[in-house]
Amino acid sequence: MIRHMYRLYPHPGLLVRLTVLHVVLAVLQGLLLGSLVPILRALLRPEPDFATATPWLVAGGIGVLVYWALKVIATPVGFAASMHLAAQLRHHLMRHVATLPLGWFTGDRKARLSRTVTTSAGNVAHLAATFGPPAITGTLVPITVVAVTFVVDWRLALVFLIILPIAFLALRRAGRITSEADRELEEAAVEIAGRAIEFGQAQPVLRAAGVGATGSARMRHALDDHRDRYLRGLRRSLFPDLTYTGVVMVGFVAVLVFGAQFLLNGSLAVPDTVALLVLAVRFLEPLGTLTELLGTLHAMDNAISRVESILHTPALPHKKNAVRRIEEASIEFDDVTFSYGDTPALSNVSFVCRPGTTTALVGPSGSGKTTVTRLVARFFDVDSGSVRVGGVDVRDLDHATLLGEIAIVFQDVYLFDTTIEENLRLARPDATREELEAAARAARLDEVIERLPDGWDTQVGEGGAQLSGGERQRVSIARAFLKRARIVLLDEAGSALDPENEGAISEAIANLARDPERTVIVIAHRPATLATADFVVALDGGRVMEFGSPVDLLRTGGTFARLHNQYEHARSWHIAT
Ligand SMILES: Nc1ncnc2c1ncn2[C@@H]1O[C@H](COP(=O)(O)OP(=O)(O)OP(=O)(O)O)[C@@H](O)[C@H]1O
Repeated sequence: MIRHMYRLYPHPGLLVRLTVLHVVLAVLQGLLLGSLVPILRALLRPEPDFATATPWLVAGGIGVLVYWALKVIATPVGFAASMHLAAQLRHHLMRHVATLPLGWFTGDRKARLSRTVTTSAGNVAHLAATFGPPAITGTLVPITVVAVTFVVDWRLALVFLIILPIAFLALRRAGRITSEADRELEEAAVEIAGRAIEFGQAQPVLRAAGVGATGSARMRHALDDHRDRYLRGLRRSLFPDLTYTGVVMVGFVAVLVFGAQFLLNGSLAVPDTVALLVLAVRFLEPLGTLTELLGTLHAMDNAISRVESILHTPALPHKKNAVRRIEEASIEFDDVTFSYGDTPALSNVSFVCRPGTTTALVGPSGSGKTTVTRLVARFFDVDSGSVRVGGVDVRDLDHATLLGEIAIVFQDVYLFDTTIEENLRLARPDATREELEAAARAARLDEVIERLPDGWDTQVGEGGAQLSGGERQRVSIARAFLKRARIVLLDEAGSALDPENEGAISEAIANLARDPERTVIVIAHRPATLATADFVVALDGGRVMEFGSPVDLLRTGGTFARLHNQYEHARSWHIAT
């Protein structure tokens, strides 16, 4: 565990100093107790021998002073170290997470990441600095006491030596059970975190069903499961904990019985007996505290495993001599096959998108449209075949270069809780006012900004809540203009937009496509977008069923013509008033 903990920290120097400090404290404590023996031998006699006792008393006094001085500085040093180590670990984690493939960030993993960065990283650092030291003391003091006892009376040292492994065996068993219980509890806590996020997001649906406060069965189930696992863990660890405490108590009684026996038969002097009893107390007391620490130490071990499991997630493979520039922004799928684990998503997909063109992806739900856009941005690597951008396999392209070329406009755009201007500037922090305004005009965002009370300085709220879905998409399209992205991957809003937003977004997409250097791929849900696309890729079951211009495909009357008719049909519906 200690080795694992050290490996987590890029700069473990602080941890090394802290550990050394506590090792010194533990050994010093054992030796100070040992110095009682010559002192008591010299003083507990009819005529005390002060000449022999004085050097030991002086050495013991200095030792006590040093011990307390170190003890006093150890506490603040421990807390400061805990803060530094937590910050160091969190930075380390975030740096690593930033290198993971974007496809890694599923809902469950985001919940796990959030708990690991906040709770687990904090615990690992806090425990290392505050619970590690008593654990060192609890182990090293009894070992030092045994060594000192050997010098005084080998028979009682043997009694200690017999107790020690039995106590550690009992402790290990209790530890294993506590650790399993803690792991189960953490799984349940992650489940609660995930369900809590879901519960928040699903509030509109739950409230519409009239069950906003109590409605999530999954949430209730997660809470009940957490409680059950906690109680089960308590019940399971009760017996091993009692066994360990029993071993320590029996050990103490054994030392008393043997000590009294040796005293009565005259093989142990009174001063030695008194000193050995003090040593016995200091031998058994830290062992007793170990069981209390045990749960915490195992929680620490599990927290270390959780941090490690994220740190060991392989980063996106990165080539040393990766290509850092592409001439043009063409996109080519060459016999691409891809699965999410066991779920096949794309099979032998091939098509080409040239700069200056817009390609619409159409197909029924689950046909693989989103996956195509994810593979262009290298959220995942393909199983076979190749995705090329500007003629270069995306695996050979520097990832930052690739993402620098791409703007992604999701269906549900996330905006940061700041002003519209700051949200746009994310795409290019040094953009001039003219550039910002030109991007807003091209995305038809200018008219939205004019309507807002504080114009460019309007706060958009958490996630962009002050704006409608269509308006948020316009912000995202404006970012694509500002970034001068040569590739735009756009997932048109599937749900109905009001006519104003629908018209504005169609025009914004047409504006994007006007740049002869830009390649646009749009997951199209509206006939207007399909009509303006240069090419259509019709997918079904992860395969390309048709590829060609919309006019040609309508004429051939295949998958695309069928979908187009469905879209048109859906559009002609209206609610009678
Ligand atoms: N993260 C994921 N993990 C596992 N399977 C996934 C994941 N994302 C998509 N899939 C599966 O891959 C297949 C293709 O999904 P994809 O999202 O690409 O389809 P789509 O055409 O975009 O669907 P929709 O129009 O409903 O968004 C589906 O069977 C889907 O269930």
